[in-house]
Amino acid sequence: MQLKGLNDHQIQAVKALEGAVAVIAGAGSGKTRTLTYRIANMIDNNIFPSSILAVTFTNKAAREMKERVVDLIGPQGFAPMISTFHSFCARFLRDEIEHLGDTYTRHYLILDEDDAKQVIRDTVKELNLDPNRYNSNRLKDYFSKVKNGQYDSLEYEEEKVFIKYNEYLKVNNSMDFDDLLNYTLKILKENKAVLDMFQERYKYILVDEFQDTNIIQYELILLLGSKYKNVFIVGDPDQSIYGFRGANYENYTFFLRDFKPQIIVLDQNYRSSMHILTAANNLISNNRNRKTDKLLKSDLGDGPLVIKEVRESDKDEAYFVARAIEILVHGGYQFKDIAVLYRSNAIGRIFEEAFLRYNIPYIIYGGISFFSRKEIKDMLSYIRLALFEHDNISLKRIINTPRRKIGQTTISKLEAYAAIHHISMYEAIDRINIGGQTREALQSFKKIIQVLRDEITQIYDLTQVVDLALQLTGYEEMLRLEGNEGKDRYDNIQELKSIFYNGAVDYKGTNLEKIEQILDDMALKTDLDLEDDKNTVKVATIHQVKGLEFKAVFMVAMEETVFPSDISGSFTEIEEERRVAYVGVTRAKERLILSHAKQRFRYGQTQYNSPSRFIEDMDLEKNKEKRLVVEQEVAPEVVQDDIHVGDSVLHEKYGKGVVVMKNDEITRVAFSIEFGIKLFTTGHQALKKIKSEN
Ligand SMILES: Nc1ncnc2c1ncn2[C@@H]1O[C@H](COP(=O)(O)OP(=O)(O)OP(=O)(O)O)[C@@H](O)[C@H]1O
Ligand SMILES: [Mg+2]
Repeated sequence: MQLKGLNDHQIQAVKALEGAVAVIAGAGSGKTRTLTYRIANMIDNNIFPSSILAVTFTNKAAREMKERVVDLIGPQGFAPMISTFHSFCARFLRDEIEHLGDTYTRHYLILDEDDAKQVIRDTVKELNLDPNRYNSNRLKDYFSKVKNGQYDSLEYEEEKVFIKYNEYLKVNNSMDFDDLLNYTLKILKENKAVLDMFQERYKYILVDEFQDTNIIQYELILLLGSKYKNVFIVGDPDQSIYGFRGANYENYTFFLRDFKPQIIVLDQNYRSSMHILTAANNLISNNRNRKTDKLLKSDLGDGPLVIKEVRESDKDEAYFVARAIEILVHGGYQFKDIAVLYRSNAIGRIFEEAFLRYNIPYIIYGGISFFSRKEIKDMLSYIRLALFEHDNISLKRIINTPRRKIGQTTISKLEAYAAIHHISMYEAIDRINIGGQTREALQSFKKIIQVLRDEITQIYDLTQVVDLALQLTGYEEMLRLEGNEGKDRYDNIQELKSIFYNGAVDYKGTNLEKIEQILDDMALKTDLDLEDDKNTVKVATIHQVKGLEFKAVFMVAMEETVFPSDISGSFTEIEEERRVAYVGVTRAKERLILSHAKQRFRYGQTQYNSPSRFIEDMDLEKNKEKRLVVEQEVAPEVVQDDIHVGDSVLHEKYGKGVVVMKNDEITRVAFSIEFGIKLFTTGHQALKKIKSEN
């Protein structure tokens, strides 16, 4: 294989086929690229492709890596197992779960965060505890910490909830995300034969973003890799940002001890121009607790200066960003080249409002995720129940959606009956003693599920699963009666089809086997995996975009109490926040714009925050180009249709407007006060010129 596009150190890492290797290097130095090339090069050197296991942090990263390997060496690149820790474990458990010797079966259900919290809420209620005091968000977080070894004690009542929660999961053949890792580890630890088999299967292991592995994940790597010791890790201690979830930088020390790796350092940054890197270097040099004090350097030239912008209010800031994005786009950027990043989820909302006004296409991560929308979960619950009738959690979701006159009392009775007789709620429908109309309602529900199952096993085209679940269940009819909102929800459900379509291509086996894999994937997915190809601005927390890069990055709400967050007080916490900021800064390739507002509406009141200390840490003293982005309008250029600046136009929804600016790409139209100014791509069908009379 040609190793073009790699420097000497990278080549050294790529060529080290056997033995343990640690690549420790700063942001944008090509760690992920090196790891990807290494997989390709291994296969090129006749290492058996399916003996390679590569773990990454997000599904998106895994998919990109797969595509890259296939680009490099062709279809053989599909064979290695490239996935997240969670997907790997989910798959492992489908085959090996019987070794738990527990009640679990291979058709166990993966509960996402929302489902898990719902179970916690139900449990709190059942135990007659105060739901405010025993808040499900907080408890979920605690339970997670207990499960991944960060906490070892809970207070008395919490412990009771914890025990009951886990019992419920077990009885219902279901697991939360932490269980996936823990049970995998348990099986590998307790079953020599299984461990042997997997050590033989995956002789080569590669791990991206090693700095964010937690102790359980490290133990997995250790177990699987300890026989052949062909473990290749890449990481950057300065980007370790999951300490709050138990990611433990000590893992690196353990890795040195356990694997005695060859250490390769990369010091050339290929992502960012020099002004951005200087800001990043300055920023991180304020952390005292660092493993190295490496500086990033780049050959990409100085590039534009880093911009620092202050606005009166959070709203002004959002509008500043919207205008600046318009201008970048006029200047040749695409929306997808741009990211708006912040420290915590709640900040995103206000940008949404501004972007809607400015017609800026965006996708916001961490809002209501596509996969946690009610209509999506309902559809998936129908499909799951049709496949696995013992799935009580799915059954409870949809037994009365659309309404079938099956009330809460009936559902509780069913649940109790099922629990006492150790059968599923679905089976309980036939056996429980309920009369009259309710009995009929239950029977016709059961009939729906049966028909759905029969149909699913027979269809040829898996995307039909979605139509079947919509039509047979009365769900489509229900949405139709909901008017506009129903239409949106219907459209969301249609999006599911592409997922089933892709799954049908990716997986082998019977319909049922394929669908089960698809459902697993979906349970582990986030929005990041979804709107990939669309030309949209990404609006996200910094945590959500690690490993990614964008031409232009806005870091917004750079204010004390927001970033660093007011819940981080200790020295180590502040240093972790600074690493988060460092990850943000180093996502930018060409432009970095930092902004903050003097006033911000937060927690139901107006706050007055001073600029984040991290701005000062970046030492942007020499920066005089503050207003550059906003003021540098690009002059109107060639015209592609007969609409000109000053013309009146008509739009179906916004009514009459006047063209106020136009260039090759963008036509900007002022409509009535109600709608304001909107952007269109030049030549857009929706704009009709109103012919002037003279
Ligand atoms: N030798 C090289 N020549 C040219 N471009 C390179 C080289 N190595 C990496 N790149 C490019 O530099 C950018 C950063 O690479 P990559 O994402 O692999 O870095 P990283 O170290 O994984 O960053 P992070 O720490 O943010 O995960 C990518 O666009 C990549 O294609
Ligand atoms: Mg990377």
